[in-house]
Order: sequence, then C-alpha cells, then structure tokens
Amino acid sequence: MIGLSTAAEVRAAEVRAAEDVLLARTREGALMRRAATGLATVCLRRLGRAHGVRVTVLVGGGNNGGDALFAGAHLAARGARVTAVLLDPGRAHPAGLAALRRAGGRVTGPEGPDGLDRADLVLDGIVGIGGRGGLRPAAAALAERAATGPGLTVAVDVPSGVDADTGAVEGAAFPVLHTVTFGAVKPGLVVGDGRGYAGTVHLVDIGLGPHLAPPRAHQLTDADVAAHLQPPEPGDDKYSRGVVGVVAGSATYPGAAVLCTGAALRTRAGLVRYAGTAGDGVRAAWPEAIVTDGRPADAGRVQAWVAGPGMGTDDDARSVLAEVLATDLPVVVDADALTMAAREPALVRGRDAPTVLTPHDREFERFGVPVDADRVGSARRLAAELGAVVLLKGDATVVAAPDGTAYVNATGTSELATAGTGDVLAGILGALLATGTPAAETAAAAAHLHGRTGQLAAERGPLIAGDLVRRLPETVGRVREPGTGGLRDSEA
Ligand SMILES: NC(=O)C1=CN([C@@H]2O[C@H](COP(=O)(O)OP(=O)(O)OC[C@H]3O[C@@H](n4cnc5c(N)ncnc54)[C@H](OP(=O)(O)O)[C@@H]3O)[C@@H](O)[C@H]2O)[C@@H](O)CC1
Ligand SMILES: Nc1ncnc2c1ncn2[C@@H]1O[C@H](COP(=O)(O)OP(=O)(O)O)[C@@H](O)[C@H]1O
Ligand SMILES: [K+]
Repeated sequence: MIGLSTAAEVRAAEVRAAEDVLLARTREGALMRRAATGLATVCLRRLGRAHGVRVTVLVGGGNNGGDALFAGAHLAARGARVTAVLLDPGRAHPAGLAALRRAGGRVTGPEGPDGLDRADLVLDGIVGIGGRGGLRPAAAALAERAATGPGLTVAVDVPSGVDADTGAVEGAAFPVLHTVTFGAVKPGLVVGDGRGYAGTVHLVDIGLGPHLAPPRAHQLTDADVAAHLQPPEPGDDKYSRGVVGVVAGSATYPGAAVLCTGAALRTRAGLVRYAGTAGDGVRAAWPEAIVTDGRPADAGRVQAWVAGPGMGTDDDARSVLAEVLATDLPVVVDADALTMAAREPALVRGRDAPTVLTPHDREFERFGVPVDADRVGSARRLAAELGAVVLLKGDATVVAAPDGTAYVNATGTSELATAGTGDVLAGILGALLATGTPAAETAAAAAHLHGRTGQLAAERGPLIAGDLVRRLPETVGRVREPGTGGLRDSEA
C-alpha cells in the first residue's frame, strides 16, 4: 500500500527528521541534499548521460528552488551545461546558488537568455508544497514555453501550479513528463487534474518514513489486491467462497444484468443469484447463475447484493431496492439505485451493514453538491454525510469511507469510457464484498482490478464492456502472480 501524505504531514515529518539529522551531527540541509541527489539521479537515468547536455533550471524563491539548484549543481559537475533562471533573484536559495556556481552553472533572471528553446532537460523548481493557487504571470510564461519546448520536463516535488493536497489546478500550471517527489507521494500527483500534470511519478526516499503520520489516503498495488483474490482453499465450497445477489436490468434492457452477473461470476464468486425481470437474458448468457423472476427474497441466501444497473427507477424498482437495503448484508448501490438513493437518502443512511455507492460525477451531483476540484474531499464529504462508502468513478477513481479513510485508484485506461463498464465494476465489487472484507478497501480493490482488466483488454485495441468480463480471469491470475504488477503510471 502506498501512503499519500499531504503537504502539512510532510512538513511535520520534515521537522522531526531534520531534528534527528541534526542530533546525528549530519550537515544542516541534509534532507535537501538527499532530495537533490535523488532528483539528479532520476534525470541522469532518463537522459543516459550528463556531458554536454543542456539543462535549464527554473528556480522559485523557496526551498523547491533550492532542490532544483542543488540538482543542477550535480548535473553541472558531471559536465552538463546548466542555466538557472531565477524568478525571484533576491530570494533564491543561497547555498544552492553557490553550489551551482561552484559547479560551473550559469545564472540569469526571468528576462535573461534561458535556453528553453534548445534545452534537453528542464527542471521545474518554481514552487513545491509551498505553492498557493495558479502560477504568477512570469512563472506561467516560462512554464508554458518549457512545456512546448523540446526538453524533457521534470517537476521538482510537485508540478508548479498544482495543489499538492488535492490535485486542483486553479490557473496556470506546468505540465511535465516526470515528477520526482520527496519523502512521500502527495495526493495531488495522483488524483484530479494534478494527475495529468505530473506524468510519471518517482518517489525519492529522503528518510521521512519513520517521522510521517499514518496517511489517511492510500493507493493499492497489485500485491494488496492479490490478498482479495486468493484461490479457494481445499475446504472451500461454492457457498463459503461468497454468494452474490444481483438486482439489475429489465426485460427491455437485459444488458446491464448480463454484464453485472458475468463480472461477479468471473471475478471469484462461488455462486451468483439473480433476481429480476431480465431473467431470460441472464439465463441465456450465464447458465451458471441461479435466476429467479421474483423478488430478492425469492433468490435464496446471499452474502452481498449489487443493486441498480438498468433496473429503472419506478415504484417497483424502488421497492426492490428498499428490500435489499433493509437486509443486514453489504449492498452495492449503482446506477438507477443511485438515482433512487439520491431522491431518498434515508434508504441508505443508518444502515448497519456496509453500503457502497458508486457514482460518476453526474450521479454524485444528484446527492445535492457537485464534485469539486478536490475529488477526494468531495467523496469524503458525501461518505460522512450518508455513513456509506463512496466510490467516485473517473479517470482516477476515488474511494472514501465515512471516517475519512480514502483510496485513489492507480490503474485504468481512458478506453474504459464506454457504455456498460460501470455495470462490470458493480459486479466485481459485489463478488469481492461477498467475502466479508472491509468495505472501503474492498471497493478500492475492485476499482484496481477493473482498471487492470481495462488495461489488459485495451492492449488489443478499443474495448467494449463484454471484453472486460472475458478478460477478468486472466487479470485475476496476473494480479495474483507476484512481480507482474506495479502502478501503471507511477514508479512510486
Ligand atoms: N523543508 C525541508 O526540509 C525540505 C523541503 N524540500 C523542498 O522544499 C519545498 C517546499 O519549500 P518551501 O516551503 O520553501 O515552499 P516552495 O514550495 O518553495 O514555495 C515557496 C515559494 O514559491 C512562491 N510561490 C508560492 N505560490 C506561488 C505561485 N502560485 N506562483 C509562483 N510562485 C509562488 C513563494 O513566493 P511568496 O509567496 O513567498 O512571494 C515562495 O517563493 C518542497 O516542495 C520540497 O521541494 C525538500 O528539499 C526536502 C526537505
Ligand atoms: N477517461 C477515463 N479514464 C479512465 N477510466 C474511465 C474513464 N471514463 C470512465 N472510466 C471508467 O469507466 C467506468 C464507467 O462507469 P459508468 O460511467 O458507470 O458507465 P456505465 O454506466 O455505462 O456502465 C468507471 O469505472 C470509470 O472509472
Ligand atoms: K515544482
């Protein structure tokens, strides 16, 4: 599990770590030097060499600029031709500046010859976790030229202009190919708009680990998700593996029921029971499922329910949903069930058993307040208000529990933006919840597996939702196998 630490948590850890470092009689500024060495190492790995390489370092007036100057000094000492552009010349980090000059680097002001048009590498040390709002005009102009120039762009700690805590971008910001972040991955690098600005994220360990408060937000890895996908034990039978109940689809629209039931079967369920008016379609597609045309109570015993995809929102649908929510079982509330729950939040509020709501942005908005630029914060608010786990779908799906624990999904592909993929996610989630594992982490595991399946299916070209169902067993196999995973776009 990768912890996502806010700027305040990192700063508090930095203070504690610096005290330790001083006690150990190491040089002052040791954390910054570790950061800069890590940063230079990532750049060298990417460039393959330093000698003769043209580097432009954009330097703000804080410690982020200090990191960039020390890294520039490393590269200059190895033969790179480094130009530092000081955005706030009177406040540039003095020791970093001296180091760069000693190593043979050039220094100029914001108007000076910056070499951006010919740079092989641009380091963004304008602003890090101390940033507020969008970039100021001089910084924004340089960032824009750098982003469209020929050089490899690398952000120091955080892409300048991105809110490190939320990923919000409120004005100009610097989109980069790589972000080298220090001490801990910040949430803003992996969620919201910030995710797109950060490119590949590299985490440099500067020794903050023991000093960091336990993070409230996390990213799961394949290894974490493998724990949710263990093969059956010799003593298992179809009931002990988790029985999923599905209420979805309709006679006119059986597709959602077919996708949802298929995803539950293909994920790991020992048994899937379907109750509803799309029974014929489900029987035809999945002879393995046990189908009733009656009410949920007629379906037989289950350990978790999935309710919503394609079920409609009329009085009958409402009474089926109410019946499922009145049980003491975990319930996934998706699609049409979300519309009904938004009209009548009392249906989900106050349940003792876990409830997982799975809205996309438009469904989320029906609960009263739209998703804002802080997607984790938005999901946390709704989760606390309803006392339910909220899985907010999107490019980086977010899961939040009522106590504020959150997860940001690291897998997926934009090819998932096609009809029915949400029905598949609901089925996967039902299958995993039926084993009784804690709801929020289980929801995050489902999003992870769904995203990985999308990536696998997209290797062959554009995908449709049924491809996900077909590729699920192979994905489960791959996730179970150690060493085949890792984050899609992060080396954290
Ligand atoms: N502390 C440590 O031990 C370690 C810290 N480390 C590093 O320090 C970084 C944090 O440094 P920090 O606290 O100095 O803040 P920082 O991110 O440089 O920003 C302040 C500067 O930005 C400016 N500025 C603000 N908003 C702006 C905007 N919108 N557009 C333009 N400019 C803007 C602001 O100007 P001001 O508002 O003061 O006029 C000020 O000049 C952290 O990210 C990591 O890289 C590592 O070395 C590890 C050890
Ligand atoms: N641009 C995107 N990048 C990554 N994943 C996406 C993107 N767009 C949608 N998805 C994923 O695809 C799924 C779509 O679900 P949903 O909107 O409920 O579709 P449907 O209702 O058609 O089944 C979600 O899991 C969502 O996270
Ligand atoms: K930066």
